[in-house]
Amino acid sequence: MRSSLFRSVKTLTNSTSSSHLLRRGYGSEAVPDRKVAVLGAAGGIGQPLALLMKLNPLVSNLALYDIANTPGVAADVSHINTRSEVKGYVGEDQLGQALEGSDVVIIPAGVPRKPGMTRDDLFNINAGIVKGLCQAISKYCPNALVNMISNPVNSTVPIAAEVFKKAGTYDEKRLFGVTTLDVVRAKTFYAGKAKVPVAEVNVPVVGGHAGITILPLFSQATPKANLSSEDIEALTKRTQDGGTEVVEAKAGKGSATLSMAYAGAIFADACLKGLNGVPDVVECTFVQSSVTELPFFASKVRLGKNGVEEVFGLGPLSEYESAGLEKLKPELLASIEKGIKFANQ
Ligand SMILES: NC(=O)C1=CN([C@@H]2O[C@H](COP(=O)(O)OP(=O)(O)OC[C@H]3O[C@@H](n4cnc5c(N)ncnc54)[C@H](O)[C@@H]3O)[C@@H](O)[C@H]2O)C=CC1
Ligand SMILES: O=C([O-])CC(=O)C(=O)O
Repeated sequence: MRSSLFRSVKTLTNSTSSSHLLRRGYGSEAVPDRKVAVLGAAGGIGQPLALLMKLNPLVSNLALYDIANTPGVAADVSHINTRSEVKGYVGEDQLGQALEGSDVVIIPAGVPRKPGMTRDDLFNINAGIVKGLCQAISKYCPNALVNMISNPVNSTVPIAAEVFKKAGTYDEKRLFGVTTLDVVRAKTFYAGKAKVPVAEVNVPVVGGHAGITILPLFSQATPKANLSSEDIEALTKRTQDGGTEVVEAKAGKGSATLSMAYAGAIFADACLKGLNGVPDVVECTFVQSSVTELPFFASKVRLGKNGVEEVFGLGPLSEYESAGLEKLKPELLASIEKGIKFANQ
């Protein structure tokens, strides 16, 4: 996606008759209108994500919702001369309008970590925020693809599923925990260590999105490199602790926002491409799954016109990865069950 995003941005900036080109999007075919809503759009992730979605020619309408400050963000982003029409919505009274007609809803609403906290420490605040937003989604845009960024993803996705089940709108093909940042990090760290061009790197990352539940499969990384087991362990640990690395560097001023916005934009773009019928769109994401005995699990997923088209298995694992997989299961299951229990209280 990275190359196509920048190809399209280049197309936009080089174009003099931009409206015609913009409607044509990535290829030579006209692209359908697509509405994307960002909930939490005035936040650290929300603002750069709003910018990146404004640059995406697959988007025709961009709804920016938050409990505060969205009028300014929307006014700012709306001046960018790209295809989409931008509207800001502020406060719960305007949530329905923000959501109505959305094809993709991206949720980076909620509090971020401070040093010393785990993602699970965010549960008490973010679980309620996500629950409320998902209730509104089931009412105003039950068919949208939901991209859950709010942490702890291992619990917020099961919360969303339960809310949708209660409302009778649950479709497991349309709910995604965004784990793309783990893949982005794994690719960057692997490229650095293996001394291969980062743009060519692919690394699946499976499991969940917290600590040891993040399991990068470096044995499947391409281009192949002859890394020692110490190198693989160090890369694995760095990928698992990538979020904490940023939290500590920001020293109380939040967690990853810019790299997350980039990752969120990649994943939303993949969802839009899938909806538009682009073939072979594959991303790692945390979805309802039968790949393991856990009800939700991140693995490679093919995206299509209805959301999830196919959930891929894990492929061959190294001994180190197999051990990591067994180790992560109890923690991931506990986080999933915590979410389910909360939603049904
Ligand atoms: N999935 C992932 O890989 C990642 C997830 N995150 C998570 O994303 C979330 C957001 O992080 P930041 O943007 O840095 O936080 P932030 O505090 O900068 O922004 C959050 C925004 O959510 C808004 N908000 C709060 N309650 C809301 C509600 N009921 N409806 C709509 N908006 C609401 C706030 O007003 C604020 O603008 C955190 O939970 C963080 O842990 C962060 C990085 C990576
Ligand atoms: O670490 C955090 O709290 C934010 C996050 O999920 C990440 O950066 O991967």
